[in-house]
Amino acid sequence: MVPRLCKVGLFFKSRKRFKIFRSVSVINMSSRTGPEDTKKPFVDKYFECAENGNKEELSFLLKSTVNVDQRNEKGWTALMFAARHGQTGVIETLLEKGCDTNIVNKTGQTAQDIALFWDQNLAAKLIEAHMKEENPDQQLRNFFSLNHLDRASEKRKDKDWLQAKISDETSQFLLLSELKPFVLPIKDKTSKWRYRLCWLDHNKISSHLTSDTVILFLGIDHSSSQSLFAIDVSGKEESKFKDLQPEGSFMVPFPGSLQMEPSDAGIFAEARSMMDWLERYKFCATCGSSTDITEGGHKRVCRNQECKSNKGIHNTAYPRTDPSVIMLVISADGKRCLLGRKKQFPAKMWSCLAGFMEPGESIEDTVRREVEEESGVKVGRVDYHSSQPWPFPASLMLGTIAYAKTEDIKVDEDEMEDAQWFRRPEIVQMLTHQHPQGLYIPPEQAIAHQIIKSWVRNTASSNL
Ligand SMILES: NC(=O)C1=CN([C@@H]2O[C@H](COP(=O)(O)OP(=O)(O)OC[C@H]3O[C@@H](n4cnc5c(N)ncnc54)[C@H](OP(=O)(O)O)[C@@H]3O)[C@@H](O)[C@H]2O)C=CC1
Ligand SMILES: [Mg+2]
Ligand SMILES: [Mg+2]
Ligand SMILES: [Mg+2]
Ligand SMILES: [Zn+2]
Repeated sequence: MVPRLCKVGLFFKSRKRFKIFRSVSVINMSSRTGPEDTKKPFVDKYFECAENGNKEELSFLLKSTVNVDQRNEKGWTALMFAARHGQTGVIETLLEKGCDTNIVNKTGQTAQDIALFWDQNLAAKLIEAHMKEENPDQQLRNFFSLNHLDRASEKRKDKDWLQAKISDETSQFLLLSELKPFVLPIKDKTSKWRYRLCWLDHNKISSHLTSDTVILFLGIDHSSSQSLFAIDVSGKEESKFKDLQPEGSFMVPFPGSLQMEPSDAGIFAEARSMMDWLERYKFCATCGSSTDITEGGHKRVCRNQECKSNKGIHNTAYPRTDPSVIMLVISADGKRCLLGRKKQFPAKMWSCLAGFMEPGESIEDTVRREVEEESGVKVGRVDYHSSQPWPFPASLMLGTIAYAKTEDIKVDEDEMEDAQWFRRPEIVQMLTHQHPQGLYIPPEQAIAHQIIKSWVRNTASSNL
């Protein structure tokens, strides 16, 4: 029997969750269909239909050949053409087909920006209403942060409740081997995601459970009333688990997890960071004694009754989260932004500067310190943007936009290969993979991409 969660995940629950993510997603996920040139006449026709309001033919093309988010050489999508020309019927059709409203063209405008620019107010309102429906809080939700589970932090303290849930036949288990999640391929070719988590029920995994298997309670999925767990199967022969699900495989998490369906990636972020902590922090950091795992894996308790860690807030045995800042530094004239290359980056990739917070620092001060350390540039005002759990191993990225007070760059050669100011048109080329030297920024799943895209979008009509 296919585990219930797998089925439901694809067709119902994850559809809703997938849509939430789409409201923050951007550009450049290439379609997985045939070669571009053979499709060109159809694509041209598709854009023409969007412009002229030919809903019927557009729907037909979408069914047969064309990807809804197909872009032309200027980065325009069908939604943008329809927005430009106020074709509300086409806009409705495209929105129904799940088009991405947040794609930016090569001048950094979304379809909504285009509608407003050309006074297509009805079109702009339609797109805005759709975006609000998908994301009512109007909050940017970064990849790895779409974990919808109820962590039930009160319930997980109850050992009997937990034990009952572990043996419950509806509960679902995710296998992790050396922190690699057991995943299934997504076969739907129209999906931009390639993997989803493979959930197995208790009957299937019970023979793999021993008294020392680490079982981590992930939370309750209220849409299916199932409790979800992760179990550590490290050290066991990975191929044995193929018997449980022949299409399953253990996926190397980076960069594989960036191709995971976003709500599953959120659950994976919790599972990976927690399992890594449980594996690496076996002994009490205060007195060195052994510890016991409690609260479904969310706490360790020192076995030494006298240990200070057992006394209130001195507890050193809670899971670790390392806050890190990540910032797009804008020049004093507002025309350029500062990007850097760490030595480990792939060739031609540039990103925001980033760094770990130190104890006793505010977010703003960490931004100022790290920017000055890495680039020599002094920063004044710092504005918060959004956050992102980054489970490699347990960072919490705090995204900001920072405003420079100085320009001269002096690169920290220990950490960085280079840091440079870039003008907006070049950033747009890097964002849309059109840079003449092939320079590019991290993919949309990284908060760095989202911060850079926000600046490009917010400066779209400022002629920089
Ligand atoms: N999601 C995104 O878009 C991006 C995420 N990141 C993430 O941001 C985080 C921080 O960026 P990074 O530039 O590496 O940080 P830093 O600029 O602070 O420098 C990295 C150095 O800090 C030291 N370090 C490691 N862990 C900690 C810690 N917990 N507290 C304090 N210092 C530490 C290490 O030194 P030593 O080796 O000497 O121990 C490491 O080499 C990383 O986890 C990185 O993966 C970065 C860019 C983009
Ligand atoms: Mg750094
Ligand atoms: Mg640094
Ligand atoms: Mg640092
Ligand atoms: Zn102790």
